[in-house]
Amino acid sequence: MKTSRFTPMDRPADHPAAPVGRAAVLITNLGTPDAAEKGAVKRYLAEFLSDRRVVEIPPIAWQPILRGIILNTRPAKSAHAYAQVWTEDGSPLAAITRRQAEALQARLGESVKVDWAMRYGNPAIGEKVQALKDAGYDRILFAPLYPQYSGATTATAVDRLGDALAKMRWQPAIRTLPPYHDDPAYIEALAADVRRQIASLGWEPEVLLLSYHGMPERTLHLGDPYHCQCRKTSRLVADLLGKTHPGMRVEVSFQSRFGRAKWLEPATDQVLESEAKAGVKRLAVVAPGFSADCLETLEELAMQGRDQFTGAGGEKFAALACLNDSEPGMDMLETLVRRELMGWA
Ligand SMILES: C=CC1=C(C)c2cc3[nH]c(cc4nc(cc5[nH]c(cc1n2)c(C)c5CCC(=O)O)C(CCC(=O)O)=C4C)c(C)c3C=C
Ligand SMILES: [Fe+2]
Ligand SMILES: [Fe+2]
Repeated sequence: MKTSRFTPMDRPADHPAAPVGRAAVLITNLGTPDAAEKGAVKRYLAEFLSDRRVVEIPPIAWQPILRGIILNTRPAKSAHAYAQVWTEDGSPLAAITRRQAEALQARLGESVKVDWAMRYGNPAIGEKVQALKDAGYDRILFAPLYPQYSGATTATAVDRLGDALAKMRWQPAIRTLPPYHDDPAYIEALAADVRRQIASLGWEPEVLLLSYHGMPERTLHLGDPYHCQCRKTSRLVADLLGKTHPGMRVEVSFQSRFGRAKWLEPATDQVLESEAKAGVKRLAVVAPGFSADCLETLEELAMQGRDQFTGAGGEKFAALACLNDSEPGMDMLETLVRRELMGWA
């Protein structure tokens, strides 16, 4: 274990059981239902879509729509989609996040504890932060695994951490992992993993589509950096891939539109269709903004995306895997995390 700055002698006499100082890493992702069935999906969506960072409509106007319409219609449809990607280990997002935590723990060794949590659903951020504190970890590196910052991703995860800290008299010290959309470790991991996956396809894509989760366009005008960070990631990845795949055109799109407002464009489904209609026969799609495969990549991109592309005349389609717990993905995560932990060395 890492040697502590605190020794038993430093403990106040009235805190005989006060813990010894140690560092932990808590990786987090969005969250997912506990089961691929209507009730569990409804509970998850109620929490997720009540977050004012996600739906920026005043609750007095939004909650009647959410409770009266969306939570009565969407859970059944979404549960059906989840059932198509569910695994023996449960939801892919949770299973992969757990594997990332285990792989990171193996790489960092005993000196640092690694755990994982979710912003919505289980395991909850508050529970994990409290458990780490109770176990004596007094420095926590909080790492939301979103390469691109947005209010609806990184900020709301940090808000949740703040809620947990607000309940503590004696708080752990905190660092948060900054967004890493242009970090060479991330860009190089993406390029390496895309090259490896393309090499195993047996065919060369004419177009590589980089599909990011969408956001209401209004958030861009309000100053959310998400859109610009997605664009920058894309430019940097395209520059690297251009060196080895000069004939492959790289395009960008935004998926998973929700609600009636205008979302970031172009929309992934429309690009898949228009590329096929314009005569592109071979296309691969990858989702650089997702650190782990999930409903949005496995069902929406890999299944619906294939139908959209081939239905419009495309012939060969591949949805590439996210970085997940692959070697390039874990090399990147280890680099990002070690850099932050250095501040506590
Ligand atoms: C990676 C970044 C994400 C952003 C940005 C984001 C914004 C965002 N999402 C919704 C609504 C839904 N998203 C849903 C699933 C979902 N979203 C992300 C990530 C981002 N969302 C992930 C990783 C997932 C998959 C979760 C899983 O369990 O696998 C869903 C639920 C599924 C469904 O019913 O379609 C909704 C709803 C909004 C409104 C939003 C913008 C602010
Ligand atoms: Fe989402
Ligand atoms: Fe932008």
